[in-house]
Amino acid sequence: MPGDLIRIVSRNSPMALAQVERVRAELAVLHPHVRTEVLPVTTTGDRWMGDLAQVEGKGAFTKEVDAALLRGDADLAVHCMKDVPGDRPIPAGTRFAGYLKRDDIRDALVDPQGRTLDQLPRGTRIGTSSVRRVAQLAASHPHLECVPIRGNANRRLEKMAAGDADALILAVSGLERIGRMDAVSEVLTLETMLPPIGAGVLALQCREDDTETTDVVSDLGDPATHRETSAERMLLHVLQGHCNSPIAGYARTERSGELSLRAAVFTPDGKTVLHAHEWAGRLDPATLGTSVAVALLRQGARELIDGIAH
Ligand SMILES: NCc1[nH]cc(CCC(=O)O)c1CC(=O)O
Repeated sequence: MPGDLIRIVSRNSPMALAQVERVRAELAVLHPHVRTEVLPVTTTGDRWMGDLAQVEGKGAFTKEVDAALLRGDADLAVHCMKDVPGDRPIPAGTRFAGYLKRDDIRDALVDPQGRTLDQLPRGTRIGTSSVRRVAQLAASHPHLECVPIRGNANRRLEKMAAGDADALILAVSGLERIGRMDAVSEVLTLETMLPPIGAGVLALQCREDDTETTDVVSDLGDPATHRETSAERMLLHVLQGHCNSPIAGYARTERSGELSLRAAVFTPDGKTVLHAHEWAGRLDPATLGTSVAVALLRQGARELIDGIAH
């Protein structure tokens, strides 16, 4: 690869393309001589509108992007960390060169009538296919009904407008990226809706042997986001969470600089919630992730995770 051109591969959804624009803008500041090209690809996850578990789970959003990187059609892949499978290693021959500074990690309610979650009447149909969101809504608002909805965020907003759902739960960061914060009726607290592992984190993935691109893009990496992501990903790895796992959790860099990791595992009906929260102290981020995962396993997390078909 000539050192002055970086070809970036990404999903072709409006959200993914906005993510690439952020990478290009940050690169333009730090490395103004580097030119970029964008290679948008459609993934299985974008095409398939059924249950994700039937198309190899979350890898459905990353497989084609990874393949283009490994083939050498592109030099850099930009992934939502939340969509990168946690129960298997990242594709051999690739590595993460860095993680951009984390965006908002919270979920939001999108209600066309502008109500909050507490104001929604019994039977309101909330469009979400996420077991994590379904379980937490069942726990806090059992009188609401969740209906499956798939497609990228723009498509979900269209489907809601067409009557497929009365309201949606979507990530704040995603809505910011597609310029639709106007649709948000309530940003949910972390108490109501604990975010998924990797929420709001964009990962920069390179070929392992491409030290040139790795060196350039690693300058975009944010150290605090890296620590938080390391802790969260190790938690997911130890729990062997799959695409259909009701696992939530987030690591936070406290004002003291110390890392803390909070996580929960649910049954889909929200009736059982396992919870753990630990501070790193002298532990490195990955060991903190392991420790919190073990704390959840001691409470029976394995049975909850394996109890769900995937
Ligand atoms: N499942 C799709 C997806 N992957 C990442 C985000 C949000 C952005 C992020 O957390 O990086 C979204 C949309 C959503 O869940 O509302």
